[in-house]
Amino acid sequence: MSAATMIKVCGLVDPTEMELLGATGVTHAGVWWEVPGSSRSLDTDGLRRMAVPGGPDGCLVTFSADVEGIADALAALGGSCVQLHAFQPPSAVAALRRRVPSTTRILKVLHVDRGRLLERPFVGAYTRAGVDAYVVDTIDGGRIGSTGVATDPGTLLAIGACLDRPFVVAGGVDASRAGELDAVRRHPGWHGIDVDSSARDEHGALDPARIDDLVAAWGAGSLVGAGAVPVAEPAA
Ligand SMILES: O=C(O)c1ccccc1NCC(=O)[C@H](O)[C@H](O)COP(=O)(O)O
Repeated sequence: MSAATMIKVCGLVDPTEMELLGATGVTHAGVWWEVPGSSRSLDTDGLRRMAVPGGPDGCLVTFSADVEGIADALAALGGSCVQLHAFQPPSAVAALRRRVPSTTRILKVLHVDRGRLLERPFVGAYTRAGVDAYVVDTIDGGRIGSTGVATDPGTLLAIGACLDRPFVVAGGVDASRAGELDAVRRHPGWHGIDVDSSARDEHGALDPARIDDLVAAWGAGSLVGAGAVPVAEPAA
């Protein structure tokens, strides 16, 4: 069981970025694979280069539903979790659960479009399929991922109430929002944040000062009594 708050920074492409994050309180690095059209999406050799000693845990972020491909990519990255970021169905989650080691955590992204949780009817099926935690992220027009668009606290609380696994909040999260989301952070399902835009400078490079601010605002100990319920053990 792990009750640690997840502080995940997404879209890393270079081993030096893993080293940079290793010197912060960031717990997970999102590394993209099979994200069509993205210059940050790595091939297998690129994933292998990201396995840096002392770096944060690697999290494979993908649009793919190819279970064999995901298992191979995860092995190349040496990551502890996989984030299914597209609209992969519960059957793909179940197949992945059977295929990867029981210690691998499966995160399923749930998409919020103008306040509406698109996968609401399928949450039960995803949980039964073996999701360990959800990532609640925003859609902006046709854009999925790294939108920089925030979901309001009331909507997040309503979403948290219908989830039966821990949840990570993504979409427009920055250091300044920790206070605004205080009630969400006290929800028993609270499990942390997933960030891209606000961890970067105006040129798109990871910004150590901004990352330090994020960790100080959201990291373990930043809120006494924060939720962080134990993450469910994957089914054997
Ligand atoms: O950023 C993308 O284009 C992207 C594409 C495909 C899969 C995931 C992608 N981003 C992933 C993330 O998990 C981001 O951290 C998350 O969407 C939050 O982004 P931001 O609102 O910029 O903090």
